[in-house]
Amino acid sequence: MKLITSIIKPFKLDEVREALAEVGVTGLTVTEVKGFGRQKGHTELYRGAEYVVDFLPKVKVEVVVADDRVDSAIEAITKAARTGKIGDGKIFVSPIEQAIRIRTGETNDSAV
Ligand SMILES: Nc1ncnc2c1ncn2[C@@H]1O[C@H](COP(=O)(O)OP(=O)(O)OP(=O)(O)O)[C@@H](O)[C@H]1O
Repeated sequence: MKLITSIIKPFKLDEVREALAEVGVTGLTVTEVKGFGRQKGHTELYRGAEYVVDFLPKVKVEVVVADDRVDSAIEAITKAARTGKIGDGKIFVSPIEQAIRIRTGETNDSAV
């Protein structure tokens, strides 16, 4: 299993959620975060307003998937989140050692 952590533009959240659902993802966690990338010191459009970049509002999407779903999930996120403009975000992939569904006790691939 892998944890796919995506930092995306907030207005892309619905599209990313739908794209992930289409490739079989049944659960994810979303957090409102702030951050900056290489565009620091430049400006970025956010909801029609131009910001001098300090920390910009972003959304962090965390999804744990079985290894054989990693590529399709990354492709879905990339396609849905891309605008082609600066600040589209990043995807980080890291290993997950165990997953447990609390209600049933199912583990690992069966639990995600
Ligand atoms: N190295 C990093 N570590 C942790 N978070 C990061 C890192 N780089 C970017 N982020 C997070 O991702 C968000 C979006 O990054 P962003 O798309 O601006 O990166 P970038 O490398 O400048 O790409 P671009 O050239 O497309 O703007 C940032 O606001 C920050 O929250």
